Amino acid sequence: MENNLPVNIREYQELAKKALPKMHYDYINGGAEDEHTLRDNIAAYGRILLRPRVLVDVSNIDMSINLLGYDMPSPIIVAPTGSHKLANPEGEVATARAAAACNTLMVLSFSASCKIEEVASSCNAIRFYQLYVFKNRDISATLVQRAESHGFKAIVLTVDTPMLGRREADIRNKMVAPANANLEGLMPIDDLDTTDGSKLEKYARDTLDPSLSWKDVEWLKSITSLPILLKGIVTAEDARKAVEAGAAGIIVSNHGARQLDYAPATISALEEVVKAGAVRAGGEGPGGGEARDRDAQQGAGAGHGALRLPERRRDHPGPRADRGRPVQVAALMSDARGIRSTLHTVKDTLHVPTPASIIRDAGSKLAKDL
Ligand SMILES: Cc1cc2nc3c(=O)[nH]c(=O)nc-3n(C[C@H](O)[C@H](O)[C@H](O)COP(=O)(O)O)c2cc1C
Repeated sequence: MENNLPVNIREYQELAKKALPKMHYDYINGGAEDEHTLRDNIAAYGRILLRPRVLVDVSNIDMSINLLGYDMPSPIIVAPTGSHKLANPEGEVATARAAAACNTLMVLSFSASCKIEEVASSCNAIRFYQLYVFKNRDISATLVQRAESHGFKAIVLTVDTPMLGRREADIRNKMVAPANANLEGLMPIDDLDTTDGSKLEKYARDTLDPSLSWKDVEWLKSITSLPILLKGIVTAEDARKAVEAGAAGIIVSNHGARQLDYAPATISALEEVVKAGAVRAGGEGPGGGEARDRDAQQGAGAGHGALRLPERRRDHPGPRADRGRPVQVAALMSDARGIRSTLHTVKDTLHVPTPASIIRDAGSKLAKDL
């Protein structure tokens, strides 16, 4: 049965396009406005070439990393993406089981379709919890406390979403915000009526706190003892501020090009952030609309500690325009096999030609070669 699985992420993405309702496929694959950054997230990887060095002993390839004190066999972790039940009836529980089976880490999205408690009890994957800050701070605080008391190991504060990016496909499709299971009992979750446009956008406008600023990192520190990572940083200036604010790590990210169009491709921003001296152990690198499984390898060379699972997109104009978000498209398999196989595929691609020493020193040595 395993043999019948798609062999690369592109094939999962093709299956997803056939299987998902257009509204949901577009939601997963779309970017903001002209989708310039969406395309550049892919194209930028094409500008990074690998310099193969030969006659190096590759009999013992060790890709393991330690992230915030947690050992993992490879630098691939699962990024937070909302609403996994759009692709799989088990939702984030399936994703968490797949992450556990691959001994990797999963970041559970604030916009998850499964409850924090369900995901926590479903498996022993290392879990971080991703946070959006609501106008009603009590709601966000309650969720942080629930995550902390259910064994989540860090809070990932997404800092690039004071309001939702203008995702035109969602507006056209009148995208309905899928119910956020974790808000049950905290606020009405089904009553999100609008007459026009993206209901997701309206929901975000009603709930997200657009006044969120650096001082709120202090607020977050005051309500949790967990380490805090800031996700969505693409400039040296903000990387330095994040360090000053006491972040335990930075996630270099343009949110899969779903927020600010014409922002730099995530992989292009990485060097600047690394040079700011901010990304060290605990810092996390981009997944960033990556064009192919191998992009994990190119990213590793560009100097970061961990790779969130890349995206890929195909039916877009422009160079090698693959579309899709691998975990969610792979979640279409009826159990966690698709996600597991996707994680393995990316890992295998990273594994093949890269000597252990290069992978291990990815943060510094190989960056110079690139
Ligand atoms: C369908 C979808 C939903 C997403 N939902 C979230 C979310 O709820 N929270 C979040 O912080 N990021 C979310 N993201 C962004 C991803 O975590 C990740 O940043 C992106 O897919 C990879 O691009 P990057 O390398 O620029 O980060 C979502 C991305 C996609 C494709």
